[in-house]
Amino acid sequence: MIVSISPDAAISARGIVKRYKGAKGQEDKVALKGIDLDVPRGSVFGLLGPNGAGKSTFINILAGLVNKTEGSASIWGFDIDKNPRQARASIGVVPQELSTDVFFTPKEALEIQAGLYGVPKEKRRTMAILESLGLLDKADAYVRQLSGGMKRRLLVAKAMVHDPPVLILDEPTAGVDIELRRQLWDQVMHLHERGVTVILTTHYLEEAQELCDTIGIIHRGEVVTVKPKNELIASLDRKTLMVTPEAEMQPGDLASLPGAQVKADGNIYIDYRPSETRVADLLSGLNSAGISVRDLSTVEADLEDVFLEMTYGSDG
Ligand SMILES: Nc1ncnc2c1ncn2[C@@H]1O[C@H](COP(=O)(O)OP(=O)(O)OP(=O)(O)O)[C@@H](O)[C@H]1O
Repeated sequence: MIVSISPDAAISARGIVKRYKGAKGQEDKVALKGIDLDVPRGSVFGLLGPNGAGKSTFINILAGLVNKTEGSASIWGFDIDKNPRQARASIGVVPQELSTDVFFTPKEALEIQAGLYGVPKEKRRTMAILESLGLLDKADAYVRQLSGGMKRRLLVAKAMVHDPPVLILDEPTAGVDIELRRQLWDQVMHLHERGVTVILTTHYLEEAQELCDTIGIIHRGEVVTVKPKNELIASLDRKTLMVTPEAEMQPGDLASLPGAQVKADGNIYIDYRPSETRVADLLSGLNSAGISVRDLSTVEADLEDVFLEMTYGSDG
C-alpha cells in the first residue's frame, strides 16, 4: 500500500474505508475496503464499477457529504480533515439526479449557489458561466421551462460557481438521448481544455472510452486497477483478426486453425494474443488451409472487454 497522500494529485486517497451501520439486527455494510487512488491533475478520469461497487460513497466522502470510517484524502493538495474548507472549495460535484430549483431562473440559481459557497458578489461569474454552458439566452427563463439537457447543463454550471479546479460528474448522461449525450460530452471536453480536472462515473463504457484518458475500476469496495486508458486496453493482450474469404467456407475448412470460427456474416474470426502471435503467422495458417483472403482487418479489445474481465471475471 502507498502510505502517504500525494499532494501533486488532483485527488489523492489512501486507505479509505466506509462502514455503514446496519439497521437493527442487520450487519454493518463495508462499502469501501481501503481505497488507494490518485487522480492526476488535468486528466479526464473515469471511475467505473458495477452497481453497488462504492463509487457514490467515495465521491460523497470527497464532497464532504458522507463521513469516512478510516483513511485520508486530499483534494488539490488540501487534506479533507485538516483543511476541510479549502478541500471543499477545490471541488464541484454534479449530482446524478435532476434536482433543480424549478422556481428560480438559471441566473438566480447560480447567484444563490455562489452565496452558499461564500463567493463575494464582485467575484461572481454568473453570466460567464451561463455563457460557457450555452445557457446565456435562458438566464432569465424559469428552470421548469428548460429542456432536460439544459437542466443538466445548469447542474454543471452550479457546480462551477466557485471555480473549482476539480469537477466530479456522477453519471452525467444517465437516461439522456444520444444528442444530449453528445452535447454534454462537448461540455466536458471544453472544461478539460480549460484545465479543469474532470472525474466522471458512468455505466456507459463507450462514454469512458470516448472521453477519459485515465480509468479506475472499483469492484466491491476495492480499486482493482488504475491505468491510462490505452495501456489498460493493451494490457488485455487480446485482438481479433477478421478475414473475408474469397470463397464460401465449407465444414472442416478451419480444422487446422485453432481458435478460428466462421460467423453468420460469412467472415472468419480468429482471436489471438498480439504478444505471442503475429498476423503474418495467422495468414500463413490460412494459406496452408487453402483459404484465399479477399479482405482483412483487426479488431482491438475495448473498455467493455477490460471491464468484464476485471469485474465479472472474478465472480463465482
Ligand atoms: N446509507 C447507506 N446505508 C447502508 N448501506 C449503504 C448506504 N449507501 C450505500 N450503501 C451500500 O454501500 C454499497 C456501495 O454503494 P454505492 O452507492 O456507493 O455504490 P455505487 O458504486 O455508487 O453504485 P451505483 O452505481 O448503483 O450508484 C452498496 O452495497 C450499498 O447498498
